[in-house]
Amino acid sequence: MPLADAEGAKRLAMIELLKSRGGLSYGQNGSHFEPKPVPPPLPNKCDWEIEPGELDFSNANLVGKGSFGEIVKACWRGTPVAVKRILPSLSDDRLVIQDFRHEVNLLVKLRHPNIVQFLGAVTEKKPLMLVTEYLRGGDLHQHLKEKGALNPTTAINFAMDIARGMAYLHSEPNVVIHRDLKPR
Ligand SMILES: Nc1ncnc2c1ncn2[C@@H]1O[C@H](COP(=O)(O)OP(=O)(O)OP(=O)(O)O)[C@@H](O)[C@H]1O
Repeated sequence: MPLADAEGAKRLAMIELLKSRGGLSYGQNGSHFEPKPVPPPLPNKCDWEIEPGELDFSNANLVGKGSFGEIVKACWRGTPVAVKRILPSLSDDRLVIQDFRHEVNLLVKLRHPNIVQFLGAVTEKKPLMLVTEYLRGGDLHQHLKEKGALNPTTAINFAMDIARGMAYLHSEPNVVIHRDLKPR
């Protein structure tokens, strides 16, 4: 926990700042901030397999590029969503398909306010697609480029959000090591 770290290092100004932003130490009042766990969707394919026809790309726009696909903003059941679509040139690549299925199998088990929410996937037809909530704020890298350095309070809020997401990933029963945490 950031506050515990600040206390350990006796960084008084940081301790005050974190406390004023609602930071709690381990064991303080018997608890620290821990979002109430909500069970993720059942890991049963029929719950989350998306029929590609349900995805509306009529006003779609490209929002990013990943290692094996592009991320497009589209609409699903009336909601803006981010669709990670495997590039057609890679859609027969066994390793890419394996990575994609691995990501789906992982994401389907996760639910936390600081982890992008998995909504469903197209795994039975090509192109393979991963559908998540759409984050309209863009990525941190873009934010820093456009707006410059964060003020300390915002930096702490962002750091605490990231730490909460990471703490969730590291907690039982789904222990996930991210290995690629970055601002974009
Ligand atoms: N849910 C989302 N909402 C809005 N934008 C997104 C979303 N997911 C990804 N993006 C945009 O697309 C970019 C690339 O996405 P992401 O990092 O998830 O791809 P990736 O496949 O994991 O990349 P890599 O494998 O190369 O690390 C992000 O930096 C972000 O700008």
